[in-house]
Amino acid sequence: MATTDIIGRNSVDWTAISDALDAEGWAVLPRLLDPSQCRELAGLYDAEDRFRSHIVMARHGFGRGEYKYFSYPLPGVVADLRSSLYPHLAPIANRWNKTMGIDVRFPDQHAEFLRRCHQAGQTRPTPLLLKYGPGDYNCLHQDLYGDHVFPLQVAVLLSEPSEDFTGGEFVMTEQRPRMQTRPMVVPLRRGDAVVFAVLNRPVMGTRGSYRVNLRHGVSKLLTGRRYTAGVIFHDAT
Ligand SMILES: O=C(O)CCC(=O)C(=O)O
Ligand SMILES: [Fe+2]
Repeated sequence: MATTDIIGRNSVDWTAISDALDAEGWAVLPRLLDPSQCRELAGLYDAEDRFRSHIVMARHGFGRGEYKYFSYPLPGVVADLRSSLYPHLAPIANRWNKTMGIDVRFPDQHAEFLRRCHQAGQTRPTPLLLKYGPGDYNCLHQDLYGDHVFPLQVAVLLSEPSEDFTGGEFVMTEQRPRMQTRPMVVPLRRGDAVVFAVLNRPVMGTRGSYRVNLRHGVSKLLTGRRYTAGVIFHDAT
């Protein structure tokens, strides 16, 4: 996989991303969006007509803070990210599934994968905007919305750490069979995206590969406001 442009501006070294995903279960795509794109996307949060639902996390025991799922049609930048990132991630997803002995394979293009989701009744869009204020956090979780799961997802940080907010780090845990859980903190700046495993990934051991279970979340925000855009490739029931 060569270096390519995503949404026409940023070069991504997909070989390095693929290697990092294999090693850690996550990788940073630096400066995927520029500051004005970040501002514009975060600015949509109050545009009620762009969203299909609004979740107040404390009401569900998900943490503290809130998020909204976009409705179709998605904002242009979100739709572009979804369709332009997917073809680079599908080969990694297919390789992981093969290694883990999972029979499911993913098509080359996102539109084709969405057809599979929609035919199975997973028709509702999953891309979302999240908003956190002081004291807010997002409990460790996995974004599963039905039987069809694309095993990688992306989150773009839309606010600038230290300037717009403090605390509020993107964290992941990796639960390994018969071993203690590994914590990870993903360093992000505004406009950076993290691509990460939704549920499982293969890890190479001395006697072949084994499967680990991953979760992601956000540590408590201390000050300010933090916005994120989540890009999930499967749709929801
Ligand atoms: O706010 C974050 O960084 C995490 C967002 C999240 O859970 C997601 O995009 O699925
Ligand atoms: Fe999530």
